[in-house]
Amino acid sequence: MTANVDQRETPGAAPRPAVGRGSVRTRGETLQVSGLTKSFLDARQKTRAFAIEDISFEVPKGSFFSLVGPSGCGKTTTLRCIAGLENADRGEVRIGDAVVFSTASRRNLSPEERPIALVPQSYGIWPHMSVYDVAAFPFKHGRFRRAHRRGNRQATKRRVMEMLEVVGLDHAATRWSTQLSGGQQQRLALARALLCEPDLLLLDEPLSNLDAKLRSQLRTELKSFQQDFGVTTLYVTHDQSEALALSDSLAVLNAGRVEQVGSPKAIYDSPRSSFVADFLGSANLVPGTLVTPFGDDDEVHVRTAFGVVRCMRFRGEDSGTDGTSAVDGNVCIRPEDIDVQPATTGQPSQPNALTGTAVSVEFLGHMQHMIVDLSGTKLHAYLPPSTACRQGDPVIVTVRPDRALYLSR
Ligand SMILES: Nc1ncnc2c1ncn2[C@@H]1O[C@H](COP(=O)(O)OP(=O)(O)OP(=O)(O)O)[C@@H](O)[C@H]1O
Repeated sequence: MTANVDQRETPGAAPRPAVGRGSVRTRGETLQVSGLTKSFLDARQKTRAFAIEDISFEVPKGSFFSLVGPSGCGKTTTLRCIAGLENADRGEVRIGDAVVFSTASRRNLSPEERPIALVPQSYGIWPHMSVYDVAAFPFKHGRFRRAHRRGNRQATKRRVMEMLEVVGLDHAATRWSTQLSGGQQQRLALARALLCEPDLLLLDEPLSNLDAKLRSQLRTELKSFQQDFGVTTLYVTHDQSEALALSDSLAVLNAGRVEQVGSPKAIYDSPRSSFVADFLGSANLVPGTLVTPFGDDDEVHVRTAFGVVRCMRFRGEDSGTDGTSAVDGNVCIRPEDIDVQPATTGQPSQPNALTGTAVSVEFLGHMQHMIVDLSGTKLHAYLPPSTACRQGDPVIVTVRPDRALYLSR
């Protein structure tokens, strides 16, 4: 895909022109999705299966929101229902003050009538057109068609060329679109979408066809375009690091349902369930049984295979409810929240200090990745490069009670 990578795609290349709005204006409106449900007929079993069920979330005006989750959890179906490419069975979609879909009021605007631009996974770049013609497509075939026909060709040309300059493709305007590299095609698709001046930009895994290096560079560019144009953006990805890096807020989907909504930091620090903890970032999930609540209400005692651990119950920013009240759950410990020191004489006295063995030590330059064995349970720890433990050493492992979380399985 990226054989023709040009200078602009090389980290450290000559600076690009400053991104500017030019004459393109996007308003950016709030998106509200309520109770969206969609089932498909399983032809073989002759039954209907839910692709998404009761999906609700809000994307504030001008913000970047991601739908993230494993393959088949319903991300694309949600996006297509919002775009009007699928008819939901139930629910409502509102963009700003406009209801574009509602089963209650029997309203269902066609995709063309919705103030939306969609960049699909394949970019939707047509091979028989020049780069300029692809970017100018909304003016010839979209909502701006009449203005274009009224003799506004000079203004149209100026806007298209300004946008191509913003995405670094003005020099390639006369080339065939197929002569562009993968990264350039992605930028062209984005330019065409922004020229629609949408209230809502929908992006369906737009970086997934690119190699890792280019993906990371383009995600930074994508975020800066989004901020510069102030367009409300809904981004679909199965890549948790992309969702964490780009989003103002995100929804984690699991089997067609919203598992948790919040800012990347809030969800990372306080996952509601073991699924969310495991999907976003790395987590040690240690099976345990609730013993008794300890001290203040938020702290509990959990019996695990390596002893009793003091940890917190889940307290989300969006509700005061516990992640679980079940007796059997998991203790979630992020690898960076574990401290490992060489074992010294005597038993450690701090809470959650346990003796174990370093079974694997990898030096990664900026950190050490260590696996420690605690009575048969293996925990992953990310430690400062200076940590002085070698493979086979006896160690003391410490986890602060406020950095361990008791979650549903
Ligand atoms: N047209 C369809 N007919 C039947 N089932 C469908 C159809 N579209 C989606 N599904 C089913 O709905 C569920 C959700 O699919 P969807 O494509 O929304 O998931 P996704 O999270 O976007 O997955 P991926 O990351 O793999 O693209 C899946 O079980 C899928 O098989």
